[in-house]
Amino acid sequence: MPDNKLVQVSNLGKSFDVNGTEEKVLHDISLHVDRNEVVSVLGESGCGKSTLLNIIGGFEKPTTGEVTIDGKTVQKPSKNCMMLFQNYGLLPWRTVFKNVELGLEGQKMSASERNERVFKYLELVGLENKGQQFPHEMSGGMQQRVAIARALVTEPDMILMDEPFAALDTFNRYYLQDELLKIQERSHTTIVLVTHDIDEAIYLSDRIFMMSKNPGEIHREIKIDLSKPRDRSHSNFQYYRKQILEEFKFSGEKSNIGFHI
Ligand SMILES: Nc1ncnc2c1ncn2[C@@H]1O[C@H](COP(=O)(O)OP(=O)(O)OP(=O)(O)O)[C@@H](O)[C@H]1O
Repeated sequence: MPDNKLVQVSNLGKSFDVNGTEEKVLHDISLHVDRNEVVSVLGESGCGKSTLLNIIGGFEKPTTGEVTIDGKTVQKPSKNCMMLFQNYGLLPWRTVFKNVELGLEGQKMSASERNERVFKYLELVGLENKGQQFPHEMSGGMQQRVAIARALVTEPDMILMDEPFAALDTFNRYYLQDELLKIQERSHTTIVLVTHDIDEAIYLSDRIFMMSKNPGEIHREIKIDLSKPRDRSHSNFQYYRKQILEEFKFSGEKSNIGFHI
């Protein structure tokens, strides 16, 4: 049987030196991600989600353990694994079209191929008529769609997303979540998403890794056995929501500490 595994995280640990004291942020994290999967890392603010994502993406080095993608140890960022940040810095002096095109820099393709590719992904995120605008002329949701188009334009195997929709209002967030699922279905891009939004994790993910804090550890993995697109109001959806809330031992007051529930 072919190995479907794309990412393997093995016994990963990360400590930072804070004013001469070693602070352990991640402890003994092991997980894998299959090709074509959407997985979420869910945990409260400060548990180490971004650090884990940065290590998978090659932006940070682990203190112990390792990450492999396609069997190769991750040493540095790669075009095949794009990172999408919450407030992805679009270049303000470049038009939307030129910002998306930036993802293709260094790739050998003709001007017409390049234009076609950029247009395809602008269309995919619903911005085909906005190519000549500048980022500051757009809403936050639209800017994030530009960033998504820029991440997708290289057609990478995997996208890492660090709370990509956190800054958006509910309408834009739901819209982009649906768009993301459609794009993923078409492109088969593997997605690793970091979020503190429980509904977002259930809506998008095939599996959820739940992280606890101090130090950050994966304390449970939940497989979401629901077909997509999912119905947020269905009792099956609520079943997973309840499980997760119980797992994080949420009481009424604790729910104010950094989770969207
Ligand atoms: N470069 C660094 N140097 C020192 N400490 C760091 C560094 N990067 C992260 N940390 C610390 O590691 C811990 C985890 O941070 P991280 O950003 O990974 O958490 P997070 O779960 O993504 O949080 P949030 O949801 O708020 O973004 C925090 O206590 C943070 O202060």
